[in-house]
Amino acid sequence: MRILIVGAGAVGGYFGARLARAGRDVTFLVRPARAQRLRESGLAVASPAGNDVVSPTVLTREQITDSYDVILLTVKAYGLAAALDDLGPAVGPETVIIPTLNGIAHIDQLQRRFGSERVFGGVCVIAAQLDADGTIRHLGMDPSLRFGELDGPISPRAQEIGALFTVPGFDVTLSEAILTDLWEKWVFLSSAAATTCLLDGTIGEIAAAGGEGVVHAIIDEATAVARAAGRPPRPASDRRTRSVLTTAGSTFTASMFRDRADGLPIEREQIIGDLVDRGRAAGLALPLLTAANVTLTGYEQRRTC
Ligand SMILES: NC(=O)C1=CN([C@@H]2O[C@H](COP(=O)(O)OP(=O)(O)OC[C@H]3O[C@@H](n4cnc5c(N)ncnc54)[C@H](OP(=O)(O)O)[C@@H]3O)[C@@H](O)[C@H]2O)C=CC1
Ligand SMILES: CC(C)(CO)C(=O)C(=O)O
Repeated sequence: MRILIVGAGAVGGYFGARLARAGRDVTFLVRPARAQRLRESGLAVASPAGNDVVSPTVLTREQITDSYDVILLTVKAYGLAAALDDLGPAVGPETVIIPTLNGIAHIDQLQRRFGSERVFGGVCVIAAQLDADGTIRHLGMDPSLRFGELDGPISPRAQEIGALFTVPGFDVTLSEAILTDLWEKWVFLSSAAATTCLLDGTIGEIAAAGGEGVVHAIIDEATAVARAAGRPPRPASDRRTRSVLTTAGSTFTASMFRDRADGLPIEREQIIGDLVDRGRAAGLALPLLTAANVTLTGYEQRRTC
């Protein structure tokens, strides 16, 4: 089966390099500057799970000549619209698209564009970044991919893709409840981003400053939106979110906190803004998430003026 990885940044680079190393038929769809670097220097991964450099097949959008069996879509949310235009020629009747984006809005966009039957839900766990020299740096967390059909049972094609993606360097799980999984991750990530950006520190710093009550209140707001959408986090997920975001001494920050500190674009709209919009539409008052959204919108406005 032929795999197209769209984007060779932190997520696409890590998972794509592991698939390529295992001998899978992997092609990267990238933009011209990244293509040039990958062709010159290869794709380097620096990871506690093993450093590697692979030399994958690399295409830019005008070089797509055929469709692929599986497309792993790993662009940031603010690059999604352009990426959907670019990858269109790679989508055939049997193609399955697995997105790794956070939030939920991209699922509707993909379904509208390519048809529901071609879209899986996907949840990716890793803490990774793309360094200035083009290296994929795996910072922490055991890398994993979880995916499945949007409407439930594990299908034969999901099993086939699960086997294809079973390679050293990350875990793969097939899910019968990927929309619930996506909402659980969204509740966790939006709470993490709102907490660290609004209270402006690491989880350990916030705990030491007496912030635990505020953290729980932020999680309560995100959870209320998920409940209103019919996707409340299951108890194990709720316990994990509250534990990770209130652990004394933790150096954890959301990637949005780090991106803001580095002056980079952030996925505010998809991670916080969309949650606030859905909560308001359901009649919920969300003072803390709204405050985080306002603060981060201010950052975006300053960044672009
Ligand atoms: N980093 C992490 O630890 C995690 C991230 N995620 C999620 O995964 C997604 C990807 O994140 P991440 O890998 O960190 O992001 P990065 O910014 O590191 O990588 C995204 C890559 O997509 C490329 N890209 C953008 N548009 C296109 C396009 N039209 N065609 C081809 N390539 C394109 C960019 O390339 P270019 O160099 O040309 O700009 C960039 O290298 C996000 O939604 C994020 O929320 C999920 C879990 C963990
Ligand atoms: C929480 C984490 C690291 C999980 O993969 C993530 O997705 C992010 O911070 O963007």
